[in-house]
Amino acid sequence: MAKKLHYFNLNALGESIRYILHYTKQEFEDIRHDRETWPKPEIKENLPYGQFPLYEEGEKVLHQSLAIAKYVARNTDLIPVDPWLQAVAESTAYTIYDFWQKLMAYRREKDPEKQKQLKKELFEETIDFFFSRLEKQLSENGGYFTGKLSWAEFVLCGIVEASNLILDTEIEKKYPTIEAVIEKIRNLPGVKEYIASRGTYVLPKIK
Ligand SMILES: N[C@@H](CCC(=O)N[C@@H](CS)C(=O)NCC(=O)O)C(=O)O
Repeated sequence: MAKKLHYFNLNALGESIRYILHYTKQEFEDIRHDRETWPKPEIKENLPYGQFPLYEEGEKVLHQSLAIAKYVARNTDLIPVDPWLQAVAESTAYTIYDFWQKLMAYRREKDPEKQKQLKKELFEETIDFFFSRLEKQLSENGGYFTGKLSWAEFVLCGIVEASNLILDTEIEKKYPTIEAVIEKIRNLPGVKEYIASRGTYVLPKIK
């Protein structure tokens, strides 16, 4: 069945899905929409909730990036066998997205003074709040959130890369276990070749 992933030509919420699809050697059409010319009403109005990413399999469509990431990881070793560990992987992915929401609040803030304050909070509190805990979870479980590589580490990698682009930083540098697992994902077969072939991402303007 034909698989298609629609997202912007950007890392953010789509890249972990692309990484999982490449690592698990699933053929898919990587459809990239232009963020700079978005919104295109003729496309947006036909999306279930007006947003990307959107995943198609034959006639079926799925939205919500975490649901898509988990779905494309099914039937692979990226889903823990143990139901408890499946839930731990999922709760970790939601936690990583809690951080992303805080980052988005900063990115979308239109008032320059408020945005400056939000950036200060991110660098002085929020980043360390989340990433020191994620680091601890990884280091207590052999370098992975659930004891072995799962889809949650792919979500981490996608969000860290996108956050670095937004904040012009390298969050992982202060967290050695996070840095190691990101490096591991970036060098996985399929992912490594994809990264080498993709272009460089440029941060779109906020409208
Ligand atoms: N909770 C959704 C959020 C999706 C979302 O925020 N998509 C953004 C891009 S990252 C989007 O499509 N923005 C364009 C718009 O809203 O028109 C998910 O995880 O998939």
